[in-house]
Amino acid sequence: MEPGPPGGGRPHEPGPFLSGPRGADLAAPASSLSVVAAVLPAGGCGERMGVPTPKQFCPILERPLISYTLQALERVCWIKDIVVAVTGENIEAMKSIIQKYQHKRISVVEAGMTRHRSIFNGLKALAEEQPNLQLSKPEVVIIHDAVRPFVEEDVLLKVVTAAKEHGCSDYDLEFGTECLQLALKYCHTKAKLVEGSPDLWKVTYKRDLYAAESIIKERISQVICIVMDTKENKEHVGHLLEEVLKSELNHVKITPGTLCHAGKGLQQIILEQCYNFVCVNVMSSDFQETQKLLSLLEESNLSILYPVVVVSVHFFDFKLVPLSQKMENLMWIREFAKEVKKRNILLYGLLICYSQDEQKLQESLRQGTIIIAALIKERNSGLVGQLLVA
Ligand SMILES: Nc1ccn([C@@H]2O[C@H](COP(=O)(O)OP(=O)(O)OP(=O)(O)O)[C@@H](O)[C@H]2O)c(=O)n1
Ligand SMILES: O=P(O)(O)OC[C@@H](O)[C@@H](O)[C@@H](O)CO
Repeated sequence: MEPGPPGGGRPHEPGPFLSGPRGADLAAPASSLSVVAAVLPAGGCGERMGVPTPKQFCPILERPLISYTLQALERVCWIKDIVVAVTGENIEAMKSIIQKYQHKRISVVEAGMTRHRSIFNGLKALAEEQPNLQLSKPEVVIIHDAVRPFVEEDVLLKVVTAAKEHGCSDYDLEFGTECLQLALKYCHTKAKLVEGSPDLWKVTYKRDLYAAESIIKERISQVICIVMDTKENKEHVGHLLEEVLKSELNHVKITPGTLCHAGKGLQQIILEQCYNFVCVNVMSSDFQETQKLLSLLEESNLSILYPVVVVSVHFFDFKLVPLSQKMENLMWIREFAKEVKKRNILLYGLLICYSQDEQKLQESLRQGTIIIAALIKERNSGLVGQLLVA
């Protein structure tokens, strides 16, 4: 059994997973709890999924599924220790995942031949003195499948509170899950079935991986930050774009940001875990503004957990500048894109025709918005570095 590495500069709170009630609301009941730990059985082979890699290690947006589940649990500050049970052959891989994604408060133990044996090994680690570890003896242990990545803090809190408060319910033990049956048969312990949410569903078959990916993509696409250079007289096109984005993208929150001091600081927006940036280069003919943004993003470590989309928008007037000339200047995007892709930043270019004709301009903006929405929703790494024309 090994402790996870201390971890460094990753953003602390993964914004998109904060959809359930938490923070102040949950802090009060949680603080009255004594020590709570979690055991994540992750020692299965995923037979029903039918792929060689055990499903908990299958990538979603290039990150292993188990990392999402760890993220969901570690952001709950009142869970003191998280013990993951993996097969002996996967212990090193598990440690690399913990290190790469900077997970905290995680310990790894060896799994058993069955799910229950894996859970038992995790519980044993929490119950016994471990020479290399400082695991606190918990009063309540949450058992959570490593392949259920979307668990919310409120459900966890309900489970823990019920575990402390309720007596044994015959109904729950009769009609509950196999874990409750075991609790009845062997432990004569208190047990209570707590209603979960539909999101708690388990990744079992291959199609579930696609569903999980879609849910994650949807969650991280909700907030878009528009970064603009605003000093020149053409600035209104940036604002027009913002207006069209707002009207075309339902349920999406637009956060305007600038790289200068005005408005909400971009660093603050990055801290708040926005994973989508539209960088409008109005006054600069090349990528100055986009480059500044990319540097900030690279420094921030924002992209450790999710691919960050940056759409570099350039306005031009077909009548004044031939498209070929404009394209030539902008071909550099390919180089930038290749470089930042290594840091999990997906950079795309978008040319919007800046027409004096208001109707044509509106049409280009609408087309541009559709492209931006598709790039953000899909996060297609095959299209990075491409210049799209609206
Ligand atoms: N010996 C085992 C078997 C399963 N599990 C874990 O228990 C959870 C729920 O089990 P299940 O969905 O059945 O996973 P698998 O056993 O991997 O899947 P399958 O039944 O399709 O082989 C998973 O996180 C799985 O890794 C475990 O820790 N140890
Ligand atoms: O029924 P399945 O084999 O898909 O699920 C296995 C476990 O995840 C499940 O039984 C526990 O969560 C309940 O105790």
